[in-house]
Amino acid sequence: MALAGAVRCWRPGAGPSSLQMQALSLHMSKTAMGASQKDFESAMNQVKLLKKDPGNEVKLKLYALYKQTTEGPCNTPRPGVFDLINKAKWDAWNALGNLPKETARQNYVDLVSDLSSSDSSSQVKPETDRKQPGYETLVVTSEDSITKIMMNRPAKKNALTIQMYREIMLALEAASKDDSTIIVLTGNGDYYSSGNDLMNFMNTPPGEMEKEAKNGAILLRDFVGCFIDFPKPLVAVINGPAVGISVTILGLFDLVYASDRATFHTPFTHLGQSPEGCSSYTFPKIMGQAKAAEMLMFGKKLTAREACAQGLVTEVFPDSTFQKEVWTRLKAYSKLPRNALHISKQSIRNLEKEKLHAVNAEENSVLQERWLSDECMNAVMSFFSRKAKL
Ligand SMILES: CCCCC/C=C/CC(=O)SCCNC(=O)CCNC(=O)[C@H](O)C(C)(C)COP(=O)(O)OP(=O)(O)OC[C@H]1O[C@@H](n2cnc3c(N)ncnc32)[C@H](O)[C@@H]1OP(=O)(O)O
Repeated sequence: MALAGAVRCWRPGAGPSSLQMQALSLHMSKTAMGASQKDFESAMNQVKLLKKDPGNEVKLKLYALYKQTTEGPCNTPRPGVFDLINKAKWDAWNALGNLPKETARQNYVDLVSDLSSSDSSSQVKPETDRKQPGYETLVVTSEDSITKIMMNRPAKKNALTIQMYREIMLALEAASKDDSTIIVLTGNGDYYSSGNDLMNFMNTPPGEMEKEAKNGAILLRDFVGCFIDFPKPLVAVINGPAVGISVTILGLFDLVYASDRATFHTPFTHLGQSPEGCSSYTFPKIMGQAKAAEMLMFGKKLTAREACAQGLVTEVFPDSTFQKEVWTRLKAYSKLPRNALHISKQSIRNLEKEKLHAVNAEENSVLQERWLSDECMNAVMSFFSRKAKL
């Protein structure tokens, strides 16, 4: 039945305000009256083919216009207060007043035509077409209310260069203001990320080590600060092994989904360094003192299942179905009421924010010293000379 098509997927929800209905009437009075009965029937069929749910407000408009076209002005009794759905429908129809049937028919046809064109333009485009411009080291895309930030240096295992830290901060800043509900960080290729690019320590001219260490600590403070302050749900989609800072900041995410191929490695002592990303605080809280020490002090590498058992990872998926399962889950979550989700995130985080910033500052001041140590220099040199791989 046409009506069923017009209001398919109908659920109770906010009906249109009287202002919106007035605007609709105004639009309708401006519309030329040329649609035939055949155009109307074809529009009714088109509604059934829409791929994207147009939302309750539009469905109410369609319903009202359909009723006005087929039955004329509303003259049935108003449904009772508890019959929410029928009351909203009645209100929408009644708001059309004495609008002539021909005008209602024309407006129905115009509305369906607008919906059909936006429906076809909203169909899934290849990722390259949806890529946001302005990033060299990331691929940033937005779809289904999810902004995905993908580290894109697969040949170097997504090791984080200075430019990448900066671009991730920019992408997070933009995502905090866009209309997305959920933000995802993931990696391109076989690794999630091999952590800090050890070349970041190699390009310093002699005599400028202290200055560079200070600049590095400031950059790191700001980078980790962005994760502490990020206002929306943040999800890590760990597609493969993760090392160093890409692991430590996971304690600041809301969900961590991992492929069963992923591993989690924080070899700070081996590198003459110390924990960052607030992990000196979040890891003992998440997994207990003993397990945190094993990772952060002794560099124990965890499998995805071990990390899940210790609370660092939310859920592990088989690698063969990882992307499909995770994205299905995230698309469902992205339909949750956006404001409620963001408020919950902020309530949880606000309790800890001050503490996390203090931990971040302390960790960075220790690291700034560590980067100048012989232990750290030797470990970095040794990585590049391939004398000792971790
Ligand atoms: C602003 C400063 C902030 C600082 C914040 C501090 C953070 C702390 C950390 O993150 S500590 C962790 C640092 N990361 C590492 O120590 C990992 C080093 N890499 C490895 O151990 C290995 O590369 C591997 C185990 C990740 C992968 O080994 P595999 O044998 O599979 O692959 P390759 O070693 O051949 O790697 C392919 C190319 O990628 C380069 N590369 C990988 N990771 C890094 C890295 N972290 N830094 C620099 N370069 C990296 C590697 O050199 C190869 O390059 P090539 O093809 O040119 O040889």
